[in-house]
Amino acid sequence: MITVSGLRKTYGDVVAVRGVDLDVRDGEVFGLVGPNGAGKTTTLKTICGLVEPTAGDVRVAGYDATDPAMRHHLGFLPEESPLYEEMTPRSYLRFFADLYDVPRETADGRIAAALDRLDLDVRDRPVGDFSKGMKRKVAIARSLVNDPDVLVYDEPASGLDPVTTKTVVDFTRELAAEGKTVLFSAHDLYHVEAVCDRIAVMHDGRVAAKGTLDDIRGEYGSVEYRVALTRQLDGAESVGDHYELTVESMDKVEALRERVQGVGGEVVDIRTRESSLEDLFLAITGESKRAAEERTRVERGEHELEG
Ligand SMILES: Nc1ncnc2c1ncn2[C@@H]1O[C@H](COP(=O)(O)OP(=O)(O)OP(=O)(O)O)[C@@H](O)[C@H]1O
Repeated sequence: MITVSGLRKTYGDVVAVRGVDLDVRDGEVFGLVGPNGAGKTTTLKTICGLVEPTAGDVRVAGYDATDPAMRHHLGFLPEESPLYEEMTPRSYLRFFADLYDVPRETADGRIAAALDRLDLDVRDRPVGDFSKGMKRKVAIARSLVNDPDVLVYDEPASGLDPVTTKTVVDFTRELAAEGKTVLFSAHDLYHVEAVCDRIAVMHDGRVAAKGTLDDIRGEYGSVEYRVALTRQLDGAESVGDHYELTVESMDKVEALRERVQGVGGEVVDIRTRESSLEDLFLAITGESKRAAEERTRVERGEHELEG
């Protein structure tokens, strides 16, 4: 549904995106995560046809992203969504539906359905009086007035309270279940973990890792084993009536078992702990940062000098 190949975008001397490839499939929720300045917003805006690529190819729903006909298949939620403050949600959303030539009756049905599902009851007061969460809901409803196949949401849940965040995150999942393709960027990794089929981790204008969370865990993650023992061993922590130690492999668990049996004890419990998305994110961006530093050194010719 969305394919991005060799995307590069520069602003003068600033390289915002330096060679990104993405492939977002029909009906999936795809998360773009990465630290500030990684190039997420630039990538999303290029996909929406709002920023022209310096190089590379971007296709959405079978159209080149710069083709105006593509807009009919797309709903975009920008990171900051300034609304017309004096308009009510209903008049504001009707205004956008008119821009897409959606017949009034169809538009009113879609607007009411979206606001119902987002739990926004206040529809006839000026948007300027609304809280941040209510405004975000209106902006999300706006992304749906043309009934698009593809939704591109830039930080949809950032800065919202937990209840509104949950509404927005659950709604995103429902949209995908109804067959829409959702690409979104996020800082809060917990939401990404809860809602995404696949993710791409961006760093320094590149995709540093991509796949399902399980794929990424397999590549960058680690498992730790927390072992409970009946006898004290060097380094073990006393916990209630037993002792605990953390090791990084099953071989080490077996070595502990032999040691504790040697002093007349036994292993009574083993619990595993997988890397959280937070751990993975730090591992990936740390590795990507080292690779970027290495590239810079090579570009500066330090590599040859050292050799
Ligand atoms: N219009 C612009 N002019 C100049 N530089 C820009 C412009 N837009 C983005 N950049 C730069 O490109 C880089 C990538 O920015 P981008 O906004 O795409 O990152 P991001 O991952 O979305 O970050 P954030 O999470 O902070 O929004 C940054 O260094 C940014 O300063």
